[in-house]
Amino acid sequence: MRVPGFVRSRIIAPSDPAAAEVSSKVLKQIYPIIDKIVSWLRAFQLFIKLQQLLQNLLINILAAGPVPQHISFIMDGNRRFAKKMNMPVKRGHEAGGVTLLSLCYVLKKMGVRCVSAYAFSIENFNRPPEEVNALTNMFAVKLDEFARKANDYRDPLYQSRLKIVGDHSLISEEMREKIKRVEEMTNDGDEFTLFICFPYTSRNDIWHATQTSVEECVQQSLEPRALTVEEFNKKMYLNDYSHKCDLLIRTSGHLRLSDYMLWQVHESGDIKFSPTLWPDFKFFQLYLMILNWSFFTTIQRYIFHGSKKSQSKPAFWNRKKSSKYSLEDLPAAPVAVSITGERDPS
Ligand SMILES: CC(C)=CCC/C(C)=C/CC/C(C)=C/COP(=O)(O)OP(=O)(O)O
Repeated sequence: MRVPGFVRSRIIAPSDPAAAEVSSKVLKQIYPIIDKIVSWLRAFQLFIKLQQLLQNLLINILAAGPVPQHISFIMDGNRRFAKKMNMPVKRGHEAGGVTLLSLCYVLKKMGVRCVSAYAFSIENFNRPPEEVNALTNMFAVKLDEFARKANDYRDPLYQSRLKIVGDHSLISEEMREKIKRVEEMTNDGDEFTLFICFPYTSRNDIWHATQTSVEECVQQSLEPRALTVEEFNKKMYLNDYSHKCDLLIRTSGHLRLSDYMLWQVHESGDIKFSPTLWPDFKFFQLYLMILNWSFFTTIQRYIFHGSKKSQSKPAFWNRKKSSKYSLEDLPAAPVAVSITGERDPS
C-alpha cells in the first residue's frame, strides 16, 4: 500500500530543498553553542548524574513506542573533526570509534536490534597508506574492545553480536583471522547486532550476492527464475538484516549515499542527514531523529492498520488492555447440578 502524500513528504525527504538548507544552516550554528554549554556544565558531577537520569528517562519514553529495528550510520567527518581540534587524523578516527560505541549503548537500551556502520568504503583504499594502516590498526583494537564488552556480564553491551561484513578478499590474512576470532567470541549474542561494514560498498554487496546465487543455481541445477528475494537477501553480507534498514543517518552535511545501503533503504526506510561531524554526534541529536521516526511510524501504522488496533499501539498499551475482561467474553457457566443429581430448575 502507498503512503499518503502528506505523510510521505514529511517522512521521506524535506519537500523544499531551500527550507532544508536554511534549517541545516541554523542547526550548524546551534549545535556548537549547545555543545559548549554542555561541556561547561559537565565540569559538575551533579550535572553528569542529572544528565544520565534524563537520558534514561528519555530512552524509556521512546522505548514505549515503535523503535527502528535496524539503524545504520555513515560516520562522516572524522578528519574535519581532527582538523578542527588540531589533532592528527588518527585521533579523529579514534574519537569516531568512541562515538559509535557510546551510541550502541544507548540504542541497545532503547530496544534497537541492529546497528550497522560504514567503517571503510572500498574507495577508502585510495587514501594515503599511513591513514589506511592507522584505520585498520584502530579497527583491530576496537573490535577486541567490543568483543570483550559483549562477553562481560557487567557491561551494557553484554549479549551483543559483532559481524564484520564486506569484501574480505581485499584485506590481509592477519585481519581476516582477527575478524574470525572476534566474530566467534560474540556468536552467542542474541540481544543486539553490530555490523561493521569493512571494506564495503552496496554495489559490491549486490554483485557478490548475485554471483553466489548464480553459482548455486549452476551447481545445484536449479531454475534461476525460482530464486526469491528472500533467498537473495540471505546471500547478502547483512544476512537477516539485508532486507531493510529503518533509519539511515549520515553526518557532516554531505547529502549523498556514497554507495551505501542502496538495497536496504527502500520505501519505508528513512534517511536523515545531520550537519554535525561524526565525533560530535551525540545522544540528543540521535534521540530527536528516532523520535521523529517513531512519531511518523505511529501515524503510518495508524493509517494502514487502523482496523487492526493492536498493531498500531505500543506494547505497553496492549498489556494494560489485556488485563481487563468483559463479562460477555467469559465462557457460559456450567449447568448447576444439585448433590441429589437433579437439575437446578432455574
Ligand atoms: C568500532 C569501530 C570499528 C569503529 C569505527 C571507527 C570509525 C568511526 C571509522 C570511520 C572511518 C571513516 C572513513 C570515516 C569517514 O570520515 P572521513 O575520514 O571521510 O572524514 P571527513 O569527512 O572529514 O574527510
